[in-house]
Amino acid sequence: MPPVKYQRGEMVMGRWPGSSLYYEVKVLGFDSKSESYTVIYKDGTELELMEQDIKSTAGFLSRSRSRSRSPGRRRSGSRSPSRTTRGSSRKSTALGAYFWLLFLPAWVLFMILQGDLEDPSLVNAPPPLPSLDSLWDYQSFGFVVLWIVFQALLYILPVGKLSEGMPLRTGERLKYRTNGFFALMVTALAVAIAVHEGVDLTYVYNNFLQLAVAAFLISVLLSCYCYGHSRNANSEQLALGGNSGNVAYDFFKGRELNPRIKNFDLKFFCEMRPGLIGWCLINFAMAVTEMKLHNLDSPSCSMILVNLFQLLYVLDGLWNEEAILTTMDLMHDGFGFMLAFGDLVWVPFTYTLQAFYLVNHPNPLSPPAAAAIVLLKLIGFYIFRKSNSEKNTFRKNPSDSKLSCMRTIPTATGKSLLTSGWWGVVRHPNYLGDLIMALSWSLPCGFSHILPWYYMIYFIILLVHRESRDMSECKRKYGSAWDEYCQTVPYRIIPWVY
Ligand SMILES: NC(=O)C1=CN([C@@H]2O[C@H](COP(=O)(O)OP(=O)(O)OC[C@H]3O[C@@H](n4cnc5c(N)ncnc54)[C@H](OP(=O)(O)O)[C@@H]3O)[C@@H](O)[C@H]2O)C=CC1
Ligand SMILES: CC(C)CCC[C@@H](C)[C@H]1CC=C2C3=C(CC[C@@]21C)[C@@]1(C)CC[C@H](O)C[C@@H]1CC3
Repeated sequence: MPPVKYQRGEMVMGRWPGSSLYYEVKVLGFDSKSESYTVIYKDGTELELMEQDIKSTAGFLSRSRSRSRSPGRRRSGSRSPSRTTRGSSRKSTALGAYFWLLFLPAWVLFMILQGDLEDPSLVNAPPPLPSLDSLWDYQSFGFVVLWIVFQALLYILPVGKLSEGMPLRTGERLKYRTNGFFALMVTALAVAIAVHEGVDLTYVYNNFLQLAVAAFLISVLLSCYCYGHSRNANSEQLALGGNSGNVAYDFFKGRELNPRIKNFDLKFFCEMRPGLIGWCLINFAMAVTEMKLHNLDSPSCSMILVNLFQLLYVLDGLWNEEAILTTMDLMHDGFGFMLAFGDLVWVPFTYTLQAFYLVNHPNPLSPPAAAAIVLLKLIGFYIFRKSNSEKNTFRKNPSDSKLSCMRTIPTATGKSLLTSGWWGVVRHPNYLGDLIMALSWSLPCGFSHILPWYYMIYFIILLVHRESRDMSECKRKYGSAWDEYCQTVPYRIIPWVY
């Protein structure tokens, strides 16, 4: 048994689980079975920490700096905190990973095939499977590669701000080129020129499945690359959740937090560029196809609303690109199949299903109905933007004069929690706004089929799951202060309902 490094009663620096921040803690004891220390924080929170999450107070600063550069850093094979605690549940997490690895691509295939049917109900029996031959198309693959390369070139252009990410466990802050809005503008110009030169965007509609398959293959290759890349990462570069030792699970969740090729950040790029901008391009292509197929002078009102609403969402995301650096995905999640597939396939090929559906299933809207839907979208957008901005401004500068009248709860980490404004209404007002917007994206498609409502259903599940994941993270981070926040703000997403 290794000797116990820190003694009972000793004051040391302990890392808050799930964060890169260290606080002074007192060692209460050591459990040789789990090889963990029980420590107590100044606010009275007691936690179990592994040795690598503890540093001696004296050498804390110098050590954290030198360790990040030391050639003798622990390799990925070393035991991580998550590894020791997950042993018993490894089998079920591996089964879960196999399930998702198979289910997610199959589900996308199913929905795209449904979209082509006259009666595209999600509760229908699966349509006949197309032949393997018809799924693969060199040209589609080439277009997807070209698209990603084009977006990558725009990303590396030295245009726009270099923003700093949140501090990593080493204390280091990575730099990100936040020029997404510029990339969208250049792309729009390039698409306009291409259309003017005779490029036929109906290709996207006619080869939707082949394009999705191409994007899927690229996401698999990318995930394999990231998995291989993570074998050379040291323990501080690994995400806490994707390092279980089970290949399927780690491949799915992603082992490395920020895989990079030089300064090119794969996770940030994939989350913000090819999929998100591709979503707008595909929507636009669906509007063009609708006009051509039905000999219209302009797209239908429903198609225009879906296009404009979702474009506004993407524009907003890219305009506020820096704010992405504080999201859960960027701060805590590894980059593996789940995010690579989510960014490159799920977003562009399922978030566009409403526009895809409308091409062959027109849904005329009366002016009052259209006006009501626009109003709903604006309400949702207002809540989403206001609440996200409140939190981002507060996190960037808690003493910002715009927030001087806000009530807050201090926490032991030094950060506070907002308890007035939107964050005093529910614990996730940004999710509330996002859900209202999702509703306004489905409404223009009417109620005849469930397919255009798929996004709404999926989004409720995603956000409820995300909310509970964030709850446990915050509980671990903020301890008793989080309990107080939950008492002050009892509802999670929808006031008086949930
Ligand atoms: N369209 C899509 O597919 C998706 C969209 N989204 C959207 O992306 C955005 C980001 O979402 P996500 O990363 O999940 O989560 P949030 O942006 O809501 O971030 C949650 C974090 O906010 C901080 N926080 C929580 N409560 C408070 C408070 N009272 N005061 C101050 N800070 C607080 C905590 O972090 P800390 O204290 O450490 O700062 C918490 O971990 C959301 O608007 C969401 O709707 C998300 C997923 C999918
Ligand atoms: C494949 C899985 C079932 C789910 C994958 C989830 C991902 C598609 C989403 C996880 C978090 C996301 C965020 C966004 C897009 C979807 C994913 C990648 C935004 C970038 C959308 C625009 C917003 O302004 C910010 C969002 C951050 C989170």
